[in-house]
Amino acid sequence: MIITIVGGGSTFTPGIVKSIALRKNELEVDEIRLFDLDKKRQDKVGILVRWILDEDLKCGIKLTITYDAEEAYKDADFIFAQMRVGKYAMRELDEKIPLRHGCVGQETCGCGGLAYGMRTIFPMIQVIDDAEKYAKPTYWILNYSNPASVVSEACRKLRPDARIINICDMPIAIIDMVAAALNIKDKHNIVYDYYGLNHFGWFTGIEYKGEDMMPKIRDYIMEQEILLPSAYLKDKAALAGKSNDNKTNRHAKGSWYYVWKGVYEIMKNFPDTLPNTYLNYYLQQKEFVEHSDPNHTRANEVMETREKNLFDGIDKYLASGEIDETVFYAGSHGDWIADLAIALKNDTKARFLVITENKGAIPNMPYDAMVEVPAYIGKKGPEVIAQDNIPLFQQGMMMQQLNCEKLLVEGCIEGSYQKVLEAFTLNKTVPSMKVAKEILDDLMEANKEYWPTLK
Ligand SMILES: NC(=O)c1ccc[n+]([C@@H]2O[C@H](COP(=O)([O-])OP(=O)(O)OC[C@H]3O[C@@H](n4cnc5c(N)ncnc54)[C@H](O)[C@@H]3O)[C@@H](O)[C@H]2O)c1
Ligand SMILES: O=P(O)(O)OC[C@H]1O[C@H](O[C@H]2[C@H](O)[C@@H](O)[C@@H](O)O[C@@H]2CO)[C@H](O)[C@@H](O)[C@@H]1O
Ligand SMILES: [Mn+2]
Repeated sequence: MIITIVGGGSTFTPGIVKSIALRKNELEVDEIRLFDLDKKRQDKVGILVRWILDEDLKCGIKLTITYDAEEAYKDADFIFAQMRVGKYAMRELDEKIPLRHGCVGQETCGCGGLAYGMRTIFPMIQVIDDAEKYAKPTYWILNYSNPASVVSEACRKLRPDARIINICDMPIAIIDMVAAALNIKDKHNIVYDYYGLNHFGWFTGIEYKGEDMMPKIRDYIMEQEILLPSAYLKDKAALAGKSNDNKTNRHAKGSWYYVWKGVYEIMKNFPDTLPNTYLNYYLQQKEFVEHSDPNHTRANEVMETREKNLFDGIDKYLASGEIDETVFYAGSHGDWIADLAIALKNDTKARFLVITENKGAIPNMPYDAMVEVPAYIGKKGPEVIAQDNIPLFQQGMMMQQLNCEKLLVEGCIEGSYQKVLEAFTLNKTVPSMKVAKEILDDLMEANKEYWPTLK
């Protein structure tokens, strides 16, 4: 069993490797390969990964660090894709350029997400082509490279037979918060219903051991005026983005604070469902621009915390031989990816949310829409759970976003400036076609190394 991690230099790699290694018996994994284009970054992360496998867990899993596609993919069983094309430097521009024009500046939502999508489509197709060429014929690509909605639509269109499952951890992160808020320790007993597009969906039901938890979580959010467990709310100074220390949970400070606060704002108006946090950018676009700092965005926060802590920690290990495990994250993100791989390999039919072609699962959405819905996962892939028609409000929002993303993908493939401009204009975070064009032109200039030529 060989698992290849594409984007081996990612800040998430050490945590994911630890999750895989801790599940070694279920996954029967013999070798983990790291593949990246940035040698310096991956070599550094590789030092920590080697420590995890050889010294921390002493698990006997072989580690290969490579920059060669054939060596990376040869006979691989699983490919975990976590590329950030353009790295944090381009994320910063994705966030700051739209903000300069008064629009939402976000990694995966609005114009920034469209720009990131245009950078990622063809590198992702390359991953599929390399897997087809070198990996075992039964390979599975688990893709969580963002923006997963745009990437998954491009894969559906260009490589419809690829063995790829696109996934996102935001819904499980929200369920983690629900569990912590309601003091539920055994969160695996929570079953939820959900529909949407990626980073654009709604929980319609949350059950714990057969009990409907929606009323409880709604009451909790209305009382606390935020969806964060009360333990996170103790340090008032850290709230509202005032603190950037390493002790406060990252969700209670900086830009994440507004994200969890926004769930309360949305539910005050639309109390029937629990929204994905990313809906903030489409339902409170004005307010999210107002509290953003155009000179210091989430990309800066990440570079100053998660990325810095990781690479400082590795340098410290090299200098002193000491490891501080808090420098890498090994929480639910890695566990969830390992769980999904186990479900595919061992045919467990466990329930996960996946981004998949609709094919009638939501009757009043197009057949070929890439939707995010629950599915049972076995060795043949996802068996999607059919839903009922969705309400007009949600369907209207989803259709606008879906057509925006489809136009972007078509524009990118055809090199059509016109279609990409239509995509930017259609996005709910953009107030007018003039603003859409100004942002598109600035992003096109910033992305000239990455985007296909648009005519
Ligand atoms: N779907 C989800 O819910 C979810 C959750 C967490 C992270 N992510 C995504 O995972 C990715 C990694 O995030 P991060 O913050 O750790 O980023 P990061 O910048 O630390 O790591 C990304 C790595 O990808 C590498 N890379 C870029 N282009 C590549 C290519 N064409 N081939 C191989 N490697 C390439 C970079 O060199 C870098 O080392 C991002 O796309 C992020 O959005 C998704
Ligand atoms: O701003 P970042 O880089 O910290 O996070 C962006 C990602 O946010 C979501 O995933 C989170 C998740 O919500 C959190 O609880 C934990 O598991 O870490 C993840 C990564 O930060 C989102 O689903 C991803 O698509 C984003 O990339
Ligand atoms: Mn996500």
